[in-house]
Amino acid sequence: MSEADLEARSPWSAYTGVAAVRLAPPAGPVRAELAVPGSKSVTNRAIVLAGLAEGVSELSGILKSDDAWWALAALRTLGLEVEVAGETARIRGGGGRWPVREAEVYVGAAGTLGRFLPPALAVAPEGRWRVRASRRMSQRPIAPLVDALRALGGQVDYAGEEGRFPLVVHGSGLAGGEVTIPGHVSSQFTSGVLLAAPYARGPVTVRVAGGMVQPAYVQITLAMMRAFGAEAEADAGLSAIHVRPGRYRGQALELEADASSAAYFFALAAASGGEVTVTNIGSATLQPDLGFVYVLERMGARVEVAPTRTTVCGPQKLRGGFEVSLKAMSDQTPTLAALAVLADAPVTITEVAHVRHHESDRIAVMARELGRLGLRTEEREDGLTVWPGRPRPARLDPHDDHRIAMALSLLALAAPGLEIANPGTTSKTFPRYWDYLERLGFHVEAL
Ligand SMILES: O=C(O)C1=C[C@@H](OP(=O)(O)O)[C@@H](O)[C@H](O)C1
Ligand SMILES: C=C(OP(=O)(O)O)C(=O)O
Repeated sequence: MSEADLEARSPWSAYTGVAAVRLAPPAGPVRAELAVPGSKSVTNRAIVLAGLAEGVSELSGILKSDDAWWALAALRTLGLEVEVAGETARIRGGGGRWPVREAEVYVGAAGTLGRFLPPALAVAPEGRWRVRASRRMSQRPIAPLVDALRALGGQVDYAGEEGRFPLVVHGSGLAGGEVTIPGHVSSQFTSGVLLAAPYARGPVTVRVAGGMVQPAYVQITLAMMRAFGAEAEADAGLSAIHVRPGRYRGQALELEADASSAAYFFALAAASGGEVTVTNIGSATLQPDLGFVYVLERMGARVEVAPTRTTVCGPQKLRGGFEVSLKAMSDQTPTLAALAVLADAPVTITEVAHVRHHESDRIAVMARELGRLGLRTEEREDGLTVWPGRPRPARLDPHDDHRIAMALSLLALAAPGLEIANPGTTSKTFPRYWDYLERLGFHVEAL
């Protein structure tokens, strides 16, 4: 079993110290109406924006998970006043400066924070910070972000290995100008530069090279920047994005629920012939993973999407026999790979090469773990094919990747007794995931 990086866990983690969970499915189809926790992407953008803003922001409906904890902890380390009461965070922004001018800041395993914080530090007029990350985050790509900040006049150094965390970021301001950022590895480099861009001395133009994976996340960035008062324009294809100099102002915002977390429950409804309504996410969101319900529709599910509410009703048997690009919603790659096992024909997922750089190499790990269940897969550079089969119960290793753990758990529907090691790994975005499964009628035994 892979070792969990426990340093990246936070006071908002759950199931830490539990070696594995043994899962038994409910006796019948999964039927439920539930609300899911706040969006990781929206929460961590809101926290960084509130930190950069002038005045107080009140963010309600925050996600309380490791990724969000480390974002709030970073602001505290940098000297900002941060109070959390229930699911509301109150943050007094630094207005583009950070009161603590020298510190080590830890970003945990959060790709969002790891890619959004360095630009927010680089735009400050003074300071010097060492930015350190989890073991896995220190293997994930960061060079395109560092290159972009340097091109805009920022001063960022590698404290150790070239192209990896830890970084040393100097607060020396960004001049502004034009920069080209590769989009095929991660959309987060572009989002990170954009979030800080209003604080550059001159206008910033970001051009994206090589096509953008998951472009909806950049649209979320632009929408949230505007909500905090920035002026930003982009063409629909995001080939050129212009940001004017300006200042964010503190906001009172109600944050969205997490579409990626909701997808596991839609998948359970689809695979068990049940019905699940998630009462706090729908077509009003820009999060791409809500679109996963249309993949389920293709597999035979009936789907109803209202602005803030979504229902999925499963068919008797899931339909496979198709190929689908998940480039726009690649966090659902493990989910679909797991569901394919329960379909009536193979499913091929394409255009997700970049998920090899996520919390684990998600293509290789899904192929390996499904293989351990005795299932047939074929791995390609940019995706995989999964054949239907009868999974035999085994203890699976999520490789310290929250989405692999949650996706593999779906297979308990067909393999009672299935065990997922290191269940606390879901704490990155969904600490209470296993409690939700229990509410849906699963028996979850902590081992
Ligand atoms: O900006 C964001 O909030 C995210 C962007 C995506 O990352 P990549 O563009 O790196 O694939 C996505 O996978 C991640 O979960 C959240
Ligand atoms: C890729 C993911 O996270 P991160 O924000 O760390 O990139 C994810 O949540 O699936």
